[in-house]
Amino acid sequence: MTVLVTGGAGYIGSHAALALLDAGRKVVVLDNLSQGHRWAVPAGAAFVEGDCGDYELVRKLVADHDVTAIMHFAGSIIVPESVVYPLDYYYNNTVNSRALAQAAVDAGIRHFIFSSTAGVYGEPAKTPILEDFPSKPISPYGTSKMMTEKMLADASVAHDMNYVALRYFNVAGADPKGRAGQTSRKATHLIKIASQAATGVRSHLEIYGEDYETPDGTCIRDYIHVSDLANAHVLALEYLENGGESDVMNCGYGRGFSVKEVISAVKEVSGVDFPVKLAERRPGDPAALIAGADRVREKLGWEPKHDDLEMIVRHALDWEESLKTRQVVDAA
Ligand SMILES: NC(=O)c1ccc[n+]([C@@H]2O[C@H](COP(=O)([O-])OP(=O)(O)OC[C@H]3O[C@@H](n4cnc5c(N)ncnc54)[C@H](O)[C@@H]3O)[C@@H](O)[C@H]2O)c1
Ligand SMILES: O=c1ccn([C@@H]2O[C@H](COP(=O)(O)OP(=O)(O)O[C@H]3O[C@H](CO)[C@H](O)[C@H](O)[C@H]3O)[C@@H](O)[C@H]2O)c(=O)[nH]1
Repeated sequence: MTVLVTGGAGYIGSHAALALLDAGRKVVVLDNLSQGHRWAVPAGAAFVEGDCGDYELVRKLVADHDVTAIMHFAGSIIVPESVVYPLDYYYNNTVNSRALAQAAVDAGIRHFIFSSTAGVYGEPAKTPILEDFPSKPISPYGTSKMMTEKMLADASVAHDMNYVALRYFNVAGADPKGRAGQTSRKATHLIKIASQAATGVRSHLEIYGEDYETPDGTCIRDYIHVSDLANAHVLALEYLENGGESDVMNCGYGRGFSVKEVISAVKEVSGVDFPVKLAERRPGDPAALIAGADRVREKLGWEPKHDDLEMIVRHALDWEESLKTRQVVDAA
């Protein structure tokens, strides 16, 4: 009765592995370490270095570790990079997920939880965004995730495997106990970058456009604490094990903050007035993305504990400081 966590050496997967271990589950992490770090895998989890698209490897580790469910975090995650290298993204996110799903079905795995994204909605006509809004991604990244969602939907009808695709909004923060955090070698996320600016890892931060149709002109996003998100995965697993029907669920808090509000919070919490420059809009950034987040609460009984921007920022800053002692250099 072990949970296979692909991508468990990365940011969100390492938090999910911790949440599973905290809930008394056995965990085996499969990660090719293309982005993740071996040290980020929680001590209580088994680790296999390899590719989630390696069918034979997955079959072997499922048998060796008595795996009964899969949480699939492994993937490539940078939206602008996916525009430049679309085929790489379709390979890593879609082709490898197909191989993993095939191995899961062939091995008789009954439950599958997939890391999807608000990026599947593209530029929605309105917010909050509900799960039944059309999937119209505007980047290869979003399309690569949407295709995997569709594969899982079809496979779950044909085979004895139920699934939940969790569509994350903007994931941020770090484990409150300091056991895990974001250590991307190619950080692009706002709170991570602002935390790096506040701790001196970066010289400054750029705001990508302040001429959006929002109250202060900067983009609004629904920032969700990574530990609340990890907990949603544990609840999704229980839901599937109890016979819950396959579904997609938004993961956010249902409220948003602008880029300027986030920067103010990071300056306030850190006490550092780091330099901020105005830059051009980043292509493909919708003005506002806020989750309609009732379904995950109603169906999973999810009750977030960290719905507080200052707390999210505090945990992100604490993690950034701790990385200095680990001597992990990952600034651009
Ligand atoms: N971070 C976000 O804000 C966000 C938002 C929406 C969705 N997601 C999704 O959540 C998942 C995890 O994202 P993250 O932020 O933790 O990213 P991350 O880069 O920190 O973690 C991804 C992990 O997957 C591993 N990996 C990549 N390709 C692999 C492969 N083929 N086989 C085995 N391991 C592989 C990497 O080494 C890394 O450890 C991704 O699928 C991402 O698309 C993330
Ligand atoms: O240095 C920076 C970094 C970001 N931003 C702005 O901050 C906002 C948030 O940007 P992030 O890069 O932190 O996050 P995104 O909203 O672009 O994307 C994230 O959230 C999406 C859903 O909302 C998807 O899940 C996607 O996978 C995930 O990367 C955007 O307006 C962006 O332009 C800046 O102004 N400066």
